[in-house]
Amino acid sequence: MKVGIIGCGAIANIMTNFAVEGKLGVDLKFFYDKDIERAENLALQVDGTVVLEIEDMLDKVDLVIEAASPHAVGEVIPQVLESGKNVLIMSVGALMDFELKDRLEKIATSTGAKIYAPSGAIVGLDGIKAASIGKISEASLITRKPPRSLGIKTDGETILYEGKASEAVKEFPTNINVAAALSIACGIDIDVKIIADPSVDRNMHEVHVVGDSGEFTTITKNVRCSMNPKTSVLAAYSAIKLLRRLNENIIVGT
Ligand SMILES: NC(=O)C1=CN([C@@H]2O[C@H](COP(=O)(O)OP(=O)(O)OC[C@H]3O[C@@H](n4cnc5c(N)ncnc54)[C@H](O)[C@@H]3O)[C@@H](O)[C@H]2O)C=CC1
Ligand SMILES: O=C([O-])CC(=O)C(=O)O
Repeated sequence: MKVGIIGCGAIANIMTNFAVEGKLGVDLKFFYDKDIERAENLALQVDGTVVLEIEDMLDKVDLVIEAASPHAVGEVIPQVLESGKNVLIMSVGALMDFELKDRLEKIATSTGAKIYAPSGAIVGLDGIKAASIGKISEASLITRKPPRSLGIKTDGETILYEGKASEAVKEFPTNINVAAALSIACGIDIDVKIIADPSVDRNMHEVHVVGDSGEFTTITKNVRCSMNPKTSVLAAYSAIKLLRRLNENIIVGT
């Protein structure tokens, strides 16, 4: 399967390293970034091609990975889906704009394209998807990151946000995509708290869900990407696992 990527930052770097080792599960060949040097650096590593416009890769790929920004989802994903190509979206926060989500779903339905959104930087999405078959009555996320990950300086623990996921993704568009994935999986606008905590060196996400099937809490303590401390390594790995799964014959996990 031939693949192109939009956004050549931290996540794309990890994916490209796997591609270099032949461990990505797909053939990563096309690179697009508004910063062309970033695209060139990655393309060089896999003998790939830099494109200056998205359409330049569309007739040559089966799937396009978005690893750029929530804004990029509205900007470029409609045309990818219109061409009938599948997409893997990392900036899931963009899908909390329900008009955009509906529009993308309608295009995908009409062209037969698929929209994949990996679990990203959290664990427990499998259980939540199962629980959503019944009724989920409560779902919350507490995200705790080192202040540097959140782009601030503080000496003490500071609550930066408390409210619904739909607002969190607007205020912290590149830090809380996980809240969108959880909300979409639960089918409710979940409760979110974002804390800057100088005493931690991991990006941490605590998820609590209550439903008619029971109750569970998951805690993820993520190693941060060296290239972008906002982003957890697990987010890139979740996308790589999803890509590999496209070719697997036995699927374990919901
Ligand atoms: N689903 C999840 O759990 C997670 C999602 N993310 C999201 O994934 C995306 C990528 O993350 P990183 O690789 O850490 O970001 P990054 O900031 O390291 O790299 C993003 C790259 O995309 C490029 N870019 C941004 N907007 C663009 C556009 N409109 N067109 C073309 N290129 C564009 C930038 O120049 C940069 O090179 C971000 O939106 C981030 O918030 C990050 C972590 C977890
Ligand atoms: O990588 C993480 O820990 C979470 C993150 O930035 C996001 O959800 O946007």
